[in-house]
Amino acid sequence: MTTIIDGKQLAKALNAQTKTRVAALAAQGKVPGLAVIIVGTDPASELYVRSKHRKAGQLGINSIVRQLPATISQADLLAVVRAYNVDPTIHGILVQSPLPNGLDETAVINAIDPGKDVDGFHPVNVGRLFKNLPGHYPVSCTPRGIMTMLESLQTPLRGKHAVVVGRSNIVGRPMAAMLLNADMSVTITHKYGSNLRALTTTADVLVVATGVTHLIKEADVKPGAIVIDVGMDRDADGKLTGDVDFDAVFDKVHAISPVPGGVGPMTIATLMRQTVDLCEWSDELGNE
Ligand SMILES: NC(=O)C1=CN([C@@H]2O[C@H](COP(=O)(O)OP(=O)(O)OC[C@H]3O[C@@H](n4cnc5c(N)ncnc54)[C@H](OP(=O)(O)O)[C@@H]3O)[C@@H](O)[C@H]2O)C=CC1
Ligand SMILES: Nc1nc(=O)c2c([nH]1)NC[C@@H]1CN(c3ccc(C(=O)N[C@@H](CCC(=O)O)C(=O)O)cc3)C=[N+]21
Repeated sequence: MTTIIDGKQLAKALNAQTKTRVAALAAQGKVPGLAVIIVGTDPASELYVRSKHRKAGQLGINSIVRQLPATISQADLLAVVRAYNVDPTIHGILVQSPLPNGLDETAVINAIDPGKDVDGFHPVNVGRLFKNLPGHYPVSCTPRGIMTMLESLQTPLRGKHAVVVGRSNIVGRPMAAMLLNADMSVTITHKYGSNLRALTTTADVLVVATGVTHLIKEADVKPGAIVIDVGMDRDADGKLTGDVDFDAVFDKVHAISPVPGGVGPMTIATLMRQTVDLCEWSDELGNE
């Protein structure tokens, strides 16, 4: 029997824990604060930002959405980030990606205080993750949420082989680091990787984050594999689907995450969790 990894259900459970932690902080007079900066009016980005804002409100997190015009200068955008860096009511700062053309996303991320980097995109936090340093620091929410999904299966990961398809800074690279830190052997592949199937069919855990609709078919998976689909794609009818042909691989695998209802809700729940983490850590991280 194949297990469907129900991201919606797992997100609900995680959000309930986060809500309890927010209540405990409230008893100490602390309210976690999240600043979401969105530049321009990309409809998909607006949708994601709205759902983050709604979820934060439900959990008692103080979320501020700062929508800025696509014509904003780099200097003015950096000034907005720096103002949140020194705002004691804000514990997490997120700059929705992608930024409109002409703005330097790397410079904006570098300007975020690493102690408020709720997305875990700052090079200091990326470096900590890749070095597997102990201690408190934020990491990318999508792969962190995926680790929670994998843990829910209670299948030992140590010594198994993971294949990550995609090497973006948001998903593929930090995912590979987290799987490596979980003592897996990890292969990362991408657009230039030849013979994708030869790699993916050796994966005990297969994470696919490419944005290519149904890139992974039945012949691309190892029998009994755990498959995580990060893709947020549109099929020919405009319906939301993933990078994995869910119906085709379903019977062959041990467990698989659906789209929608898989990684997406866990990304948002993990963002909420990490905002509360940063609030709890703010004394030690020097943000108060
Ligand atoms: N559910 C969620 O929470 C999230 C979902 N997403 C979704 O996940 C998908 C990936 O996102 P993201 O990582 O940001 O995307 P990017 O476009 O930044 O990266 C895509 C990666 O896939 C690789 N790739 C593209 N085509 C192929 C191919 N044919 N074979 C193998 N590798 C390929 C690219 O290779 P190369 O580097 O060589 O170009 C690149 O590394 C998208 O659908 C996005 O919408 C993203 C973030 C969060
Ligand atoms: N700085 C930054 N941080 C991000 O975390 C970030 C980003 N930029 N840019 C874009 C990607 C994408 N992303 C998603 C979050 C939730 C869903 C989600 O909730 N998806 C629902 C469905 C939503 C729908 O129906 O359209 C689901 O999969 O069930 C999807 C994608 C975060 N991202």
